[in-house]
Amino acid sequence: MYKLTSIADKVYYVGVNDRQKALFENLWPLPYGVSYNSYLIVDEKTVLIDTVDVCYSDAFLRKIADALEGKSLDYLIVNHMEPDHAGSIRLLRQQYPDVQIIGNKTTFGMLEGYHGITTGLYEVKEGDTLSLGKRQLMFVMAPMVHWPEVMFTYETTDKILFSADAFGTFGALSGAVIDEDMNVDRFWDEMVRYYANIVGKYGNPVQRALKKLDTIEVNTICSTHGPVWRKYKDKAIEIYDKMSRYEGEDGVCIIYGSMYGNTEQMAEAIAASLAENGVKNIVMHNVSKSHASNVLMDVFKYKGLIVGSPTYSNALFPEVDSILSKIEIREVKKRCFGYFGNFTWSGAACKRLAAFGEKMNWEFIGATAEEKMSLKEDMYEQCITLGKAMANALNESKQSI
Ligand SMILES: Cc1cc2nc3c(=O)[nH]c(=O)nc-3n(C[C@H](O)[C@H](O)[C@H](O)COP(=O)(O)O)c2cc1C
Repeated sequence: MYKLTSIADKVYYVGVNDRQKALFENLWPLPYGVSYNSYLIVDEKTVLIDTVDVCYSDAFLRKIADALEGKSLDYLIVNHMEPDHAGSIRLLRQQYPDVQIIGNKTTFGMLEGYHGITTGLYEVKEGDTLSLGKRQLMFVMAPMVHWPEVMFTYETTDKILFSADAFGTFGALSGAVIDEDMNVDRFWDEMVRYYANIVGKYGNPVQRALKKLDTIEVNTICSTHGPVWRKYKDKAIEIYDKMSRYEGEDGVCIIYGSMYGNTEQMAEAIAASLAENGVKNIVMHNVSKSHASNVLMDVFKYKGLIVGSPTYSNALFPEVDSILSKIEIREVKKRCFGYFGNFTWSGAACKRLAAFGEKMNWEFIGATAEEKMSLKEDMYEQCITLGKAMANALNESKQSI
């Protein structure tokens, strides 16, 4: 019944789209939905690579049965045990009791923990190969991208990399599956947002995985979320490379909290000064309104970061504190950092922001502004100086590249 997209001869896309879930991981908004990608190779042996969220197992199992055309399923490769991909394993085993499950040692501990499955396992290690008949698979371990058991599966004939969550994006697939068959424009920001929200902490493991890929020729990347990358595979790799090295683009993300508008006025003055001094990419996030998911995306995107907060109960404004903790967890590096604040009787916000920048080992741009109550002329000028200092710091960092 299903017209399945072929990635290569008898390599089928059998994934599903989720346009129902509001929040991925019950945390991150999904305005364009998300896809759970799974792939089936039909050769002398048949092999499925990853499954889908259990909520979509019915359509998923029907697609697999269609593609198999009465053949049995010999292998399931589990590249990643996170439940959005491993959720249908138990049901798949019920449908295909003889399927051998391929994974590494760490995979199998999780397989038992989540699904109680301890039999019919086929353990693989770095560089192991598996012949399917005409096609051959090779296994590449990619631990902590972004779970410990993660591995990639490489098909050697058509040079297809099944990359688990690496190179994945938010956003459901609207009809087409392969990048060359669709307009991919809106997926790039969704890739950065996915990376910043989900993978962000694990820059070093991503770099280690990318180094391994240097030695393998890849024509097509089949991730577990978003488009299959072929035409734009180099761009997808470049984005992952840049983000995992925490290389921000030329631009500034201003994050601020404000109850009564005084801190906000300072943010506006700083932004105007940045623009006046030639900075083209400026994004402003009022933390009480912008979702942390989008704020993190822009923190990963841009080299410049300016944070402003009122003093609140002798501490930072709670929502500013909350976003800073999310940035800290992701160990964001190499930012040009500025800060500003507002208070009424005893300022604490700027001290806290300064300490945060030091803890993160960021480059302080050398100017700050802290106002007592409403914004007055001298502190307005200080905001202008702060914007200029950031513009200069960005110019210097461009020259040092
Ligand atoms: C609940 C609450 C707690 C506050 N705590 C402090 C404080 O500990 N120290 C201080 O100097 N000002 C404190 N303030 C005053 C604010 O920092 C001040 O009103 C500031 O101008 C608010 O900036 P905004 O206009 O951007 O919201 C507090 C205000 C509120 C509403």
